[in-house]
Amino acid sequence: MTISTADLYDERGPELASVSLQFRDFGGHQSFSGPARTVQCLHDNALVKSLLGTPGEGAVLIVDGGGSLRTALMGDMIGESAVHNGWAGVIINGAVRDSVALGGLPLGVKALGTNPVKSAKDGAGSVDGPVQLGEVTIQPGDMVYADPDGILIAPTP
Ligand SMILES: O=C([O-])CC(=O)C(=O)O
Repeated sequence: MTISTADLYDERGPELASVSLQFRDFGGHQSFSGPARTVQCLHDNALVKSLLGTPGEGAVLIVDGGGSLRTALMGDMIGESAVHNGWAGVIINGAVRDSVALGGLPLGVKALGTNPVKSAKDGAGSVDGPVQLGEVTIQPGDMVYADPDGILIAPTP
């Protein structure tokens, strides 16, 4: 089923939070949805890599990279691992690299931009805490609906 966030908003607007930060689509899937998992990290993508190497069961990983574009938090290898492990998508408040290859993967990928510089691999950061995308707070388990118009979050009741 292809998500239309505009139609969803018309049906369920009051229950949904819309992320007004502007992301670009880099993945082969531009419409995707699933329950949120979260990572918070800055210039270090070891936690992103390890989480996307575990079963995603259709989840969308929200990565709070502090909005920094100084290093890429995901590239095509991590993207391929996410596909193999059944993740629906990855939304990164930060940068990706290998953007052309990411476009060939059956995965939703939204990020602010690109940078060929890789991230550290020390494991700094945290997994499955609340993260903030602009004015919207996302908790693990919240439903995420994304398409080229934006990102809607339905909090878990
Ligand atoms: O390993 C990294 O830091 C990101 C990357 O290049 C990839 O996923 O291919």
